[in-house]
Amino acid sequence: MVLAVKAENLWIGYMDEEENILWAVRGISIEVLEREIYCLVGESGCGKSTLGNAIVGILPPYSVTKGRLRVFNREVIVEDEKHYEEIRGKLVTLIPQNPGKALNPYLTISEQFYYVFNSLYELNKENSLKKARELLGIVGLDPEQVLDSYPHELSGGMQQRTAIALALATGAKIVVADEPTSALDANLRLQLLKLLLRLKNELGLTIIMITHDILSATRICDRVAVMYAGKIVEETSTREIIENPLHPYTKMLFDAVPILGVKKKLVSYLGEPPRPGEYIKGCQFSKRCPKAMDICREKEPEIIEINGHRVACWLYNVEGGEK
Ligand SMILES: Nc1ncnc2c1ncn2[C@@H]1O[C@H](COP(=O)(O)OP(=O)(O)OP(=O)(O)O)[C@@H](O)[C@H]1O
Repeated sequence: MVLAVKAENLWIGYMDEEENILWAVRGISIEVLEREIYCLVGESGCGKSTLGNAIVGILPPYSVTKGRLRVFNREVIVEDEKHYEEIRGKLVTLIPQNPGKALNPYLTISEQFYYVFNSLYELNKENSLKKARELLGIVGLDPEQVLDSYPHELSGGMQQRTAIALALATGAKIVVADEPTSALDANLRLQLLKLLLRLKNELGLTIIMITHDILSATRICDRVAVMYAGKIVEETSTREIIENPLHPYTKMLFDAVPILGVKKKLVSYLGEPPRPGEYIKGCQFSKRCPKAMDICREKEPEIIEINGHRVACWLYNVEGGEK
């Protein structure tokens, strides 16, 4: 199996004006396989986009890194050095949260395709148009309806699909989709998830999907990683996370959403995850965790693997003593 992305003890922080580093990603190790849909799920501020931006190569200049990040066979982060020259926009691309913002409001869609194709592959207008038609067709749009339009003339769903087609125009094999469904209604959300699945199958893409919505995650992803306060707290196959979630935080995410065909009382979860700079001693979830023990308030648990299911929680760690 080919690894598309490998992070080893990766730390990513932002330097503030006083030169303090606020760590948004804290010691993450993950392996994303080629042609899988891997989902990063968690509440706002847990570091999902920071990790996604590191994979795409769009961290701001004042970001600080430690550890390693590899994209296919290229080391893109080695401790505090970043090397994105060969991959940014070529091997990896981003489907952004808000397509309206990603599309240039002053150019028609065909001009935007020409810009990408010409700057990356020096295509002329005719060939660029031909390729654009193909890609728009793949994402389920009628090229004739879209090519001469400005972004504001398209519906939200059409803008999203156009943004996906433009992202694919780079020829990238890894796509980071950051909250791709957040601006869409339920029907369009489902259609978009199906489209991502189809693109993975038809174009052999590797997709890293970032979402706060655990249900969207389970709809199309092969594996799910749950993030909390800059760390992965649980990672396993989608089936396993639905049938046997281990971490109390993952259970809380599931308790808060309705599941089709299952009658249950929805529980809203209290409190908020800590922000960088507000990290507490011990497990970062301990303040909100109904199962917190003394050790949870003392020491942060390492992630351990139990039959291919990774979890960072003292309930499952022998050192913690309960199970
Ligand atoms: N460019 C930046 N400069 C400074 N701090 C940042 C920057 N981007 C993110 N952060 C901070 O890093 C932390 C993690 O943010 P990040 O956007 O990665 O989380 P997230 O889980 O994707 O949340 P959201 O869904 O709200 O985007 C937050 O506290 C955020 O304020």
